[in-house]
Amino acid sequence: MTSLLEQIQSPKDLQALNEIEMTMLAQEIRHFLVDSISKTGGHLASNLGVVELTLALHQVYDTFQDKIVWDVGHQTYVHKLLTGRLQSFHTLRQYGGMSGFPKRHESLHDHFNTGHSATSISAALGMATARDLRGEKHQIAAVIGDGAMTGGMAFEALNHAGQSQLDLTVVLNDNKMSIARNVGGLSNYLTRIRTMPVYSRLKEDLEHLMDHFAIGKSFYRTAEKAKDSIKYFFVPGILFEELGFTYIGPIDGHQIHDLKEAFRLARRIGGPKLVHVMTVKGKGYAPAEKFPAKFHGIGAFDPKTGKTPLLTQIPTFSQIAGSTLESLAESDSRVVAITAAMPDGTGLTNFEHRFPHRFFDVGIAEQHAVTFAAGQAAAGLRPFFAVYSSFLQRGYDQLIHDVCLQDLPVTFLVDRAGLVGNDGETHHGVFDISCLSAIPNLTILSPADGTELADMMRYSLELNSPVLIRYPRGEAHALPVIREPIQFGKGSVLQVEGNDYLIIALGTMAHRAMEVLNQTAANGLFGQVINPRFVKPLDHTLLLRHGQQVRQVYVLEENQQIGGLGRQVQALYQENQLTCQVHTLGIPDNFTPQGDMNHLYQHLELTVEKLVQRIQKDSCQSSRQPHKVVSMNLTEKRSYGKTAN
Ligand SMILES: Cc1ncc(C[n+]2csc(CCOP(=O)(O)OP(=O)(O)O)c2C)c(N)n1
Ligand SMILES: CC(=O)[C@@H](O)[C@H](O)COP(=O)(O)O
Ligand SMILES: [Mg+2]
Repeated sequence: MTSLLEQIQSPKDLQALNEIEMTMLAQEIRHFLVDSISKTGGHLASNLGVVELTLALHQVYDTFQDKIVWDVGHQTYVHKLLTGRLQSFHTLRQYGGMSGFPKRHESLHDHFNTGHSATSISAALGMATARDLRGEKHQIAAVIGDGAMTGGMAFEALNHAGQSQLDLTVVLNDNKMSIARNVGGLSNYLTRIRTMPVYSRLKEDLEHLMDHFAIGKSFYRTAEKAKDSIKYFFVPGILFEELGFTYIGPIDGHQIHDLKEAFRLARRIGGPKLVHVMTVKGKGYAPAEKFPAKFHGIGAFDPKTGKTPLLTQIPTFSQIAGSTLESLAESDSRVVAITAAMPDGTGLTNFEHRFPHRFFDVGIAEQHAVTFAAGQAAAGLRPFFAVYSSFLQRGYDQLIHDVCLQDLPVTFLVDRAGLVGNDGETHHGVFDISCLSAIPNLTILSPADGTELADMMRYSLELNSPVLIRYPRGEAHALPVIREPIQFGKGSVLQVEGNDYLIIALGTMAHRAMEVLNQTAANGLFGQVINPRFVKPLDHTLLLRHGQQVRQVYVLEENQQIGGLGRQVQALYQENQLTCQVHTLGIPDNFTPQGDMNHLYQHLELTVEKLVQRIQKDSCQSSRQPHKVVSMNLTEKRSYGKTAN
């Protein structure tokens, strides 16, 4: 017998289901999600929490016409199942497979691509203006979590939407969780609303009245106004009401009937409305309900127990960043740590336990975090802001205007720099070098392994200016080399076997480069490998000295080629009239898709095998041409990166 889920080919098929069948379908979906994600990995807990919410949305809104914008989009698996993607679900987040986020090219029911937080209300409001200007008639809803609601953009959009009075529904999915426990005044406010049953009823009475008389919002507002000023203290959602929204809620987000009632009401009322829905993250799967942060984004696991395979003993870069910061905080009372809602991902959880007063989770508010750090630095602290590369994009102007222009000593621990794998193009951290290299006063470093990361973090305290250290997702394998201490603007020569070619390998690309060196040596081709350590300032002396010895130079980096390290090396060699050919082996001018790292390196032709082939081919070609060695003036001027007194 086919399951109910298998019978749903399109959201239209939901209309035939009664409430009991809908409840059965919810159960089937939960089983399916746990089973399927236990194999592929993915964002399990958030999706388990929105099963009924998504079912109710698809029964009330017709996404062939109406538009739903999902904030972040990590919670759209149920939506995907209901919109014809059951069969491809096993390819979730895989190379060439279904995305873990909404994608307009994937389905006509995905109305806006997301991945980063707090964009949904802005996008939905934009759509509402388009609808009205084009004379169209459809509903638009933004579904945003309480975590995403801590992002500044969400407030900017609420502010605009409230004033515009355009017809728009914001569904606030409140589960008291971001990835970690949600933080902030708004989160506290939402919790207070949850605990106001008497006044919720008062509000329900008003809604009932309105329903009964089938009259509009103006009556509803007048009725509300008739209540005396006590309402300012007691009517739930007054904050949103005062911004110009009609507040509906709080609604039990696991009761399909109640949800549908609320959405139907929202459809009928004009103007902006906010439906406040309370859900449980991980709902229906005990391990995920108990550990929602662990099951927020998880790899393969045992569905019976919720246990994940034992991890290797190799620490990740994030763990090393966290433990190094703890040791720096022990010896320097000025050191403080900041996260924008990513304490686990950036390795700061233990720091929080050990130094609760020196740890700041600001919510999903990267731009605020950057200026907040600037304020701390201006007032004598030494803040370390640990942030994923792609999320730091949110704080670009703040980095220039608030940190670097004032030359303030903030250290940015830029995690997930480079390709991140299955999250795909919204999350690859491949723009930071291109975006940030142009900013004066900023020193940019990239460690090849965990020891170098710790050294660089310690070193950043010696500088009295902004420092950014970029490192990738995952394990920090040790590079078996003799260590030199970090010196300002100095790279390090990892190996010289001959003059056939030079690889300048940024960060962990050094491992790959060393392997390439070994393999080409076995075929009689002998090269050199440099770890530049500093992207800014670049070690011109070292790079020129080695560049003039070879015909071919390969710059390996996990960053876009445009504006990347490779282009800087190219310019340096050109300015100094070196005759070597520079190959910039970064990421071409495309968005890199999702997939496991092996597939992605193959996609970008950055596997050891491909690199070896390429070097051998170039060598054959260039050996036919004479090689000129050019003499040059190696004087450099640097004025930033001043040492602290
Ligand atoms: C700009 C940005 N910063 C950080 C993140 C990482 N992130 C993804 S989901 C999430 C928590 C979202 O919480 P919420 O919106 O409440 O959704 P829930 O997972 O609770 O359903 C965070 C911090 C992100 N996607 N975008
Ligand atoms: C949806 C989102 O933005 C995060 O949950 C992200 O997927 C976390 O990535 P990591 O697994 O690299 O921490
Ligand atoms: Mg939440």
